[in-house]
Amino acid sequence: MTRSPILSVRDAARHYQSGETVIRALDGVSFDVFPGELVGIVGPSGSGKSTMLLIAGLLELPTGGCVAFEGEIVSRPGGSIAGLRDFRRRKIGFVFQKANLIPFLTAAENVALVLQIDDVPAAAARLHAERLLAALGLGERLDNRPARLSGGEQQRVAIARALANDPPLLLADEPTAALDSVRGRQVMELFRTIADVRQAGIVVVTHDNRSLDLFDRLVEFSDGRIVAVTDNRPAARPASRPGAA
Ligand SMILES: Nc1ncnc2c1ncn2[C@@H]1O[C@H](COP(=O)(O)OP(=O)(O)OP(=O)(O)O)[C@@H](O)[C@H]1O
Repeated sequence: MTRSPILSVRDAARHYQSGETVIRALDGVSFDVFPGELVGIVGPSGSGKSTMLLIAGLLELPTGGCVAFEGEIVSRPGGSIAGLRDFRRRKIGFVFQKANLIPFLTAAENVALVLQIDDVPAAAARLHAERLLAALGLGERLDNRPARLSGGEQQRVAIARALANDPPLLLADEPTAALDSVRGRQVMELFRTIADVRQAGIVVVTHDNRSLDLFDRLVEFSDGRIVAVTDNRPAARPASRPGAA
């Protein structure tokens, strides 16, 4: 691949001091994410996957190494997390295990809110939210509040919200953990389509090995380190891809 990476994590470490002991949650991790790539982070509980997402997502600073976006180092030890807030909002969309939608807002309002916070006028934000939700198969659910949506639908609204300002990088921490296998598969196929169509780089931490075929690359963690990287590009995947998002 000749394009340059969206995200480069270089020799990143995150050590926590716990009394006399140092917990090496992340211990010298390097990898890149390119536009259009869907990268899976796998590994046993406690291996550092969530910590890696916090560091890559600029929610925590590394205690060693650095994180670069589009070739520019943005996060390193001693930096300022507060100073990264605006950059993070523009460049990274987050999806978590729970959709965490605002319960008294409709699906469209939940998505539009992100844009309005970014000073997009209400009518334009609403239109963009409607289009995005329709593209994610929720055109009939625009005015439903979260309680009237299934878990899979709620998660799709959360994905729409994460995509609303078109970030080049999407980070997801176990986004299918609360879903049954059919809905979990649908959500993972949606990530695949978003990577293909929008050319976003997507990193998904997952314990769900039923959708591993959709990933371009699987990065396996153990004890805060990368112990294996499996290239899983198209030849290994079924030829048919889901439709456009
Ligand atoms: N804030 C913290 N303070 C101290 N130790 C921490 C902190 N955050 C994480 N750890 C430790 O770092 C290690 C890695 O944790 P992390 O949550 O990144 O693992 P994980 O692979 O995401 O696990 P799981 O699959 O269970 O979510 C664990 O031993 C954890 O207890």
